[in-house]
Amino acid sequence: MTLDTGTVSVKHLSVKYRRTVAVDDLTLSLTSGVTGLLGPNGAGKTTLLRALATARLPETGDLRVFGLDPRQAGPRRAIRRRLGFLPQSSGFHSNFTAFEFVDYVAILKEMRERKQRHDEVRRVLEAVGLADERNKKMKALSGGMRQRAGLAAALVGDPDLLILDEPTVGLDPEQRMRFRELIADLGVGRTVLLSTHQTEDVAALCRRVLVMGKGRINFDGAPDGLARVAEGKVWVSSDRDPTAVAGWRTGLGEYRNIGVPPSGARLGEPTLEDGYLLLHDAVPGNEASVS
Ligand SMILES: Nc1ncnc2c1ncn2[C@@H]1O[C@H](COP(=O)(O)OP(=O)(O)OP(=O)(O)O)[C@@H](O)[C@H]1O
Repeated sequence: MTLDTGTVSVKHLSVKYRRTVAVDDLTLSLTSGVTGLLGPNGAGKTTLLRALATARLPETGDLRVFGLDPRQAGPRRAIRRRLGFLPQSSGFHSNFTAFEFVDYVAILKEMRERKQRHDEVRRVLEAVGLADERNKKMKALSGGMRQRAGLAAALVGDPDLLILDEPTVGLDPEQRMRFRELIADLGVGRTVLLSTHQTEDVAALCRRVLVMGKGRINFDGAPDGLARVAEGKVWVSSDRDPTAVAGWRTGLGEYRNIGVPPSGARLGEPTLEDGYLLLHDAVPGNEASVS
């Protein structure tokens, strides 16, 4: 089934931890393809992802996944069968082998028939390139391999919706590249929501990017639209410019500044990261950037 319209629909969703409002009156819909979710620490990304993954039920507002309401037990089970979730830190039994770990998740997904389940476990381990490591204990795997085992677990049952919370954190560039390839393939015909601090991952993978801050969505659009937020606000100088919101010396020995450029400044090409940084640094005159 192709899910091009509204795999996830969120209306006025709020999630609180005592007095902390982690998700604040958020409205959003997700369709197929890879959507990136950026935001500073504490913005509410993990809380939103956990709500979408039905790990935390919404208290205020409405959430529909595949048109179903996760607050009801029957529909919640139906959602979970078609959902893959890679949490920020997947709790796993370190004495489990990679195979046992993924098999355990398959059991939780109610795949009861053993032979069929084991075939599925082998399929997903192969998909993430862990077939040869399947009998190694989780504690003996490298961080990158463990992340891949987590992704394999999320892929059990070929879910229509994949929710990935910082899947590339701690990976070396080569591993990140492999993860990117995998996620790009997974985004074809599926809805993938990818939370990350890596703006390069978003630029490489996503056709849509959401930027979250203080429980709200501050930007929702194409990655190049986020880069355009910094249009005319990046400049190059030979010395550090004290008026810049941020500025750093590049490998070429020049300073790259972002903020409000002085008149006559030599403007530079903005990147998605520049747009993201400006969105959060409340540069005067930057209000137009908020969608
Ligand atoms: N279990 C919890 N109990 C109380 N407060 C929490 C809990 N989990 C998160 N919070 C608070 O909710 C807010 C949002 O946190 P959340 O983990 O969703 O942000 P995040 O964007 O995922 O951050 P990070 O990028 O650091 O992972 C923060 O203020 C955080 O302190």
